[in-house]
Amino acid sequence: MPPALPIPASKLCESCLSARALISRPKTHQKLCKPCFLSTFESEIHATIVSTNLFTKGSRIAIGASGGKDSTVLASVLKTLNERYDYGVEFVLLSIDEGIKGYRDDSLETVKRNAIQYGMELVIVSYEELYGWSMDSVVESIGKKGNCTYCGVFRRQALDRGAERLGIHHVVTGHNADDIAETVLMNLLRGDLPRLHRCTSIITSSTSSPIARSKPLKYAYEKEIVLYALHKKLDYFSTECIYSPEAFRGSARTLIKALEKVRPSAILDIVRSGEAFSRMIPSQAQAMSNCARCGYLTSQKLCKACTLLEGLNKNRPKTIVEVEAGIEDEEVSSSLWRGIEAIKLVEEGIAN
Ligand SMILES: Nc1ncnc2c1ncn2[C@@H]1O[C@H](COP(=O)(O)OP(=O)(O)OP(=O)(O)O)[C@@H](O)[C@H]1O
Repeated sequence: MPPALPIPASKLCESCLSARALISRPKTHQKLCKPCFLSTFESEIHATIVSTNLFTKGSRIAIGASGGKDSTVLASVLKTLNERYDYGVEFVLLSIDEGIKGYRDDSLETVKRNAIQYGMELVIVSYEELYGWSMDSVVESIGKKGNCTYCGVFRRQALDRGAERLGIHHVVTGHNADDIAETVLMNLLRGDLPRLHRCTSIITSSTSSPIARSKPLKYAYEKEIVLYALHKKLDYFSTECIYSPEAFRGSARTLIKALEKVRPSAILDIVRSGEAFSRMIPSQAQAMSNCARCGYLTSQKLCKACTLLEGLNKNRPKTIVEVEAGIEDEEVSSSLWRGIEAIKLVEEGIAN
């Protein structure tokens, strides 16, 4: 066999300087070989975890697992880092079955396989069992408009209830830098400072929930998450939710994507700006009590889920306007549909 030709300097991985670069990092445009990309991606998430003291040795933590790319990458990376750096944490997969036929039932099959692949316990909690309503029946009753609000409120509480059932006080989710940049922009446009504060925090443990939430992928770009999933050949589900139009988030996303084209750091810049604004916002403590109907923590007589359920059960769905004025719960519902687009973009990039 003839000796391999030397790799031209311009094609070398900019990290190891020995292998051929295959990936241009969307975050920095740095050219990397596959092993250097994977280890850089993992190291950055490890740095986020360590610098924010996210995990305590000996704790059990639930991973909000939807079967989508973000939470699948999260589970895979956390397993790798837990073993590599001896975090001493036990991770459990917690899935919420919203009751959406042809979508969530299929993605839950992916999560069941992930549980075996990663050797993690899996617990599934359904809207049907908690609230007596599946999202299919909610949409049948109220139509598609505003359904994300119901789903977001129900999911937040379902994740808390699932974690409580497991005796767990910390849930991690796969929200990424793109999700957070969009939410920052939306909250700035709404002038909603408390939400701006919450969406930029890596961990939110508030009086409104007994369970802490955190986002270890907070600084990871969605395109890099897709690249990581593809190069690691992870088993994930990639179909968008059949009920999520999310027009406002879609517009924020289009704007951010346009900015990212001319300035790759734009996503991270928006997240950092949100953090800087957030530091200037005085924290507001709200008086909390237990929901008169279900006992969940709330600042009102009834919690949001029970208020929505009251409307549904009385066939008076418009009570949603009194509750949230059309604002979806961005902590839990970002952009399932967006993911598909990102996957296509990256796959096209790889094919080309
Ligand atoms: N049905 C669910 N069960 C458990 N966790 C969920 C569920 N849906 C969403 N989550 C959690 O919330 C995060 C953000 O959800 P979102 O709806 O924005 O989906 P996404 O950005 O497409 O993420 P993913 O790719 O993980 O589905 C997910 O990464 C996951 O951790």
